[in-house]
Amino acid sequence: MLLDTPITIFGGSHLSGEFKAQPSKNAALPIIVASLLSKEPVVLHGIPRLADIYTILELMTGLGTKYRWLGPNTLELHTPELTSTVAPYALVSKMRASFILMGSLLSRAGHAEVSMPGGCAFGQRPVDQHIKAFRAMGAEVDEEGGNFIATRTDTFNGSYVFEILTVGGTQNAILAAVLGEGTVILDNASIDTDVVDMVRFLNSLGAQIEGVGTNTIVIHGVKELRGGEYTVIPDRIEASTMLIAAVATRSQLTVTNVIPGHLRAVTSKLVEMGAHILELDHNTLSIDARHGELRPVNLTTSEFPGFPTDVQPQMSALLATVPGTSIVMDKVYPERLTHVVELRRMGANIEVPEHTQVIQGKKLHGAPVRAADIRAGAALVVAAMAAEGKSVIDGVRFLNRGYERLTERLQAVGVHIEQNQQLVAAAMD
Ligand SMILES: CC(=O)N[C@H]1[C@@H](OP(=O)(O)OP(=O)(O)OC[C@H]2O[C@@H](n3ccc(=O)[nH]c3=O)[C@H](O)[C@@H]2O)O[C@H](CO)[C@@H](O)[C@@H]1O
Ligand SMILES: C=C(OP(=O)(O)O)C(=O)O
Repeated sequence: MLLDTPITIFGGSHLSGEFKAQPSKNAALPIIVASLLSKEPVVLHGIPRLADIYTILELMTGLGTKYRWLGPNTLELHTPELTSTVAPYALVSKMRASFILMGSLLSRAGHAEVSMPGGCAFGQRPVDQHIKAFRAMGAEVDEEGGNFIATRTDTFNGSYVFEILTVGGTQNAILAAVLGEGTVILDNASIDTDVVDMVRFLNSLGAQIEGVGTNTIVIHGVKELRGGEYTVIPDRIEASTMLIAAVATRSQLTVTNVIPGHLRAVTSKLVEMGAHILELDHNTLSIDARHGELRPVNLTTSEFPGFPTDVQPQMSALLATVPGTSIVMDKVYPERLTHVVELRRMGANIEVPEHTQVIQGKKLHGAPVRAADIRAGAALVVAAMAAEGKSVIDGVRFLNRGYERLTERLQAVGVHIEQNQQLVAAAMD
C-alpha cells in the first residue's frame, strides 16, 4: 500500500553508502502501454512499484490486459484481445502518460476514445502535436465532451514534422504507426531516452522502426508483434535527485544502477558547483561534496540531452542553499514553479521575475510544507535534508507517483526521515 501520510525530515544528516536507483518510471509507462500492441505475453524487467504504474495497469485492465507480478520489479502483461477502446477520465486525468494509450489503441484496434490527460499541474500542457501527427498519418480525430475520439479508416501513411520537441507526442505517433501496411515518417522527433527505450522494446518484438535516437524516425507498419522479454532503463530523474541530495547535504554517496551518459547534463552542473564525481564503472557513480565551498550556477532546461525539466525543482532547492546568486530558467515548462512558494516557507530567497528564478542561496530552516507535484515534492525533500531543524512534508501522494519506497530507501543511506507511525497504522486498517 502507498501511504499518503506526511513525512517528517530532520535536517542535518549526511548521506553515506550506496543508493540503487529505481527503474525509470517515465520509460516504463510507455513500454507498458506499448505491450498492448502484441497479442502474446510480454515480460518486463525493471518496472518500479509506483502509483503511476498501478494507474496504468488499472487502465489497461479495463482494456483487456491481464497482468501479474513475477518478481519485485518484473511484470508479465498479456492482451490476447482488446475488450474496450475507451480510456476514461477518472484514470487518464491522474497522469500524463495515459494519453499515449491513444496511439496503441489506434494501432491495435483502429479506434480510440481517450480523455484529455492530466498529470502534474505546472501550466499548460497541450496535446495539439499528438493530434496533428495522428491526422497527418490519416486518422480522423474529434473532440467531444472532454474526450478525443480517433479512428483509422485507412492504413496510416505520410509524414509529420513536429513543431516542438515532444516526448509523449513522438511516442504516441510511433505507437499509432507500428501495426499496419504503410510507412510513416516523423521529423523533429524527440531523442529523449524514454522514446529510445520504447522504440528498442518495440523493435525487440518485431516492429520496423528506423532512426531511433535521431530526429527522423521512420516506422514501417508490420502485421503483428510477437511476445518477448525486455529490461527497462534506470531512472535518470531519481538518480539525479539523489546526486543533488548528496550535494545539498555535503555528503559522499555512491549511486548504482545508472547510465552515466543519461546524467551528463546534471553531473556537469554539479561538478561546475564544486562536487567531485567519479564514474566507478559503466553503471555506478560516486559523488563527493564534503570538502570545499560550493559555487552558485545558472542553468536553463531543455530537451534531452539538455538539463531535464524534471530535475529543475530539485536543483533549484539545492541552489537555494548555496551562497551567491543562481539563475534558473525552465524553457520546457516555464511555469514549473510550485516548489518556490513552499521553499520560501523554509526561508529560501527566490524571486521570480518573468518565470526566471533568481535564487540568493542561504541556510534554510525546517517548516511544514506541501508538495503540489512529483518533482516539487522531491525538491522539498532535498531542501528539508539540508535545512536546520524539522520539516513536515504533506502531499506525499505526489512523491508516491514517482519514487519507490522513498522513506525506507532514504533511511538506508542515513537520512533522518519518518512517516507518522500512528497515521501509517490507521491507513493500514
Ligand atoms: C510521463 C512522462 O514521461 N512525462 C514526462 C514527459 O511529459 P510530456 O511527454 O507530456 O512532455 P512533452 O515532451 O510532450 O512536452 C514538452 C513541451 O512541449 C509542449 N507540448 C507538448 C505536446 C504537445 O502536443 N504540445 C505542446 O505544446 C509541452 O507543453 C512542453 O512545453 O516529458 C516531459 C519533458 O521532458 C517531462 O517533464 C515529463 O515528466
Ligand atoms: C511531470 C511528470 O509526470 P507527468 O508528465 O505524468 O505529469 C514527472 O514525472 O515529473
